[in-house]
Parts: sequence; structure tokens; C-alpha cells
Amino acid sequence: MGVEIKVEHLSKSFGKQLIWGDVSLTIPAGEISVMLGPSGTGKSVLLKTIIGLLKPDQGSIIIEGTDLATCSEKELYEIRKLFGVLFQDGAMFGSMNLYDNIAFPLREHTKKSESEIRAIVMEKLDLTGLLGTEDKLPGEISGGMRKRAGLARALVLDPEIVLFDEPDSGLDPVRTAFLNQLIIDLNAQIDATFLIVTHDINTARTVPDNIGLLYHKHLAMFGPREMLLASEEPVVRQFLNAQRVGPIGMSEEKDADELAAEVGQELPPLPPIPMQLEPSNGIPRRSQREPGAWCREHGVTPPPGSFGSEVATASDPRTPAEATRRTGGRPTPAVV
Ligand SMILES: Nc1ncnc2c1ncn2[C@@H]1O[C@H](COP(=O)(O)OP(=O)(O)OP(=O)(O)O)[C@@H](O)[C@H]1O
Repeated sequence: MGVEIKVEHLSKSFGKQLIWGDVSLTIPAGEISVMLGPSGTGKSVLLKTIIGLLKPDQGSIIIEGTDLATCSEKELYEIRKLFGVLFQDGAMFGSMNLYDNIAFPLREHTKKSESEIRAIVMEKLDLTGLLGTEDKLPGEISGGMRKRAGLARALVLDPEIVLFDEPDSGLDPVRTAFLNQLIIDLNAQIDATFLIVTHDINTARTVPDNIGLLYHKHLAMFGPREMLLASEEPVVRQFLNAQRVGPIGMSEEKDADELAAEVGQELPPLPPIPMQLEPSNGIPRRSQREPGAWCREHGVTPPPGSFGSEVATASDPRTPAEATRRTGGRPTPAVV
């Protein structure tokens, strides 16, 4: 089912350096959320705080009624069992083959027999498309396969929450596309809450149900994907569309002179909102919403061409069967 993560008024400093302050957001159960932000805005610090590896200075993180900011070590240990984490480099033990790497959490944290462990490891290898590679060492496989192996290991304890720290770092666009599809398929299958930190704008635009943006020591916005992709808020608009015009400069914030030079400069139009990736078996995820639903419900006109390329219209030459297949078996949405 996945569980909700409720973050309220969270602040974190290292010494005198405030990383972010007064961060509040609710990461919905079972949904996919992405956290974005310029380098150094504290995305990894937020992930580590959410899993209880770092203590916040103020605020609370409530998971299943427990506040990770104030709970005992014993409670924290129990809550951590809900998490699976995919670290940036896969964090594999270099001297162990993939099988032993993936079996590691089961051997450490459970009393399962080797035959039970084998069944689970093989199932996760299958889920992540790695069957047949179990004897390989991490150094013998590609970066993309190492990420998938890290993911298989993150899944062996059947987590309710999966955290992904830059899953696409170091991957080429094709491997990133495959990994993104795997993330969608896994979410459909295991229904856990996914939180992904990424720099990849294409991933942020097409994968999640929700997007958050950390900027200048605070959470600039968090909400449904369509809300942020249709937003005219300068920081959100600039970051999600990878534009140079806007408040974000080379070293985070632009100074007054740089901003003054942009006055009167016309902003490029917002690009169309793309379709969200769908499970490859065509069966919608539980948290998946119809394209354009948020915009319609909130009276927001999305940028021209949004959702258009995948949507059948009266003049669309595709057959109804093909249109239905492309929209995952749901009724074909209207163009908004
Ligand atoms: N344990 C620590 N002690 C002191 N400072 C830290 C610690 N961990 C992180 N920081 C500082 O916190 C800030 C945010 O770091 P963080 O790695 O979370 O940023 P990020 O947004 O994930 O960056 P990137 O996108 O480049 O990975 C940085 O200035 C970093 O130096």
C-alpha cells in the first residue's frame, strides 16, 4: 500500500550554515514524488533526514504516527524497516557477486532460510530484469545494471517507501529511459511510496505524480506534476524548463544587476506538458490520474499542445483500439 510521509516545519543547519528552513510537505502514500533543486540546495540532506540518518534542528517527520525527529533509537530502527534506498552508485559490495549483494539485507535483518532467501532474490532479479547475472561482480556490469541491482537490493525487504538518490546519474539517455520505465512498472507492482531526487528534467516532467523544488534554503513548491509544469512562478518555471532567464543564476541566486538586465526580456513560452509514463503492461497505477485532470479541476489552461501528441482527437487517424492501448485502457481523455 505504501505509507504517507508528513514533513512539518523542518529545518536543518550544519553549524551556522542553514541548509533549508520551514520545509512542510506531505508525500502521499503509494505515489511517485520527485524532489528537484539546484546543486547544493540540500536534496540529499532532505533524503537522509527523512530516513532518520540526520536529525533536523526543528520540525517533525511523521511516518505511521511516529515522529522521526524525536523518537527513540528503537522506534527509529523499526521505522527504518519500512524503507528501501537506492544510493547514487548502487552502493554494492565490490567483492560480492550480485546474488550475495542482493541477499545481504535478508541475511542481516531476517532469520529466513537460504532457500527462502533464494526465492526472494530470484524474484527481485526478475523484477529488475537481471536474471542470469547473479554470479557477476559489480565491477563486471554496466552502470545501468548496477543501478538495477541496487534497486533489487532495495526491494528485498518489501519496503513501503523507496528512496532514490539520483537514480539517473551517470546513465545515458537510453538507459535513463529504461530505468524510468522500470520505476513506473515497479510502482504499479509494489504500490510503495517513491521519493526520487534527480537532476534530470525529463525524468521530473514524465515520471512522477508530484514534484517538489528546493531553492534558496526553502521548499519553493510541492504539488501535482501538472501544477508545477503549468506554473508561472519564476523559479519553478525556470528550473522545470531549464531556462537561463529567471531568478536562478550560475551560483544559485542572480544578483540585482543580473536581474535588472533581464527586465523586459521576453520569457520563452511554457512548453507543452508531456504525458506521464504509464506501466508497460497498460494497466494504470493506483495513483495514476487522467492526463489534464488536475488542470481541468483547477481551471488552469495548460500550455498549448499539452498531452496532445498521445491523445486521439476526432481527426486522429488512429483506430479506437490503438488509442485505448496507448492510454492504458482508460477512456481517451479530452484535449484540454
Ligand atoms: N554531514 C555534513 N556536514 C556538513 N555539511 C554538510 C553535510 N552534508 C551535507 N552538507 C552540506 O549541505 C549542503 C547541501 O548538500 P546536499 O548534498 O544535500 O545537496 P544536493 O542538493 O543534494 O546537491 P547535489 O545536487 O549537488 O547532489 C552542501 O553545502 C553540503 O556541503
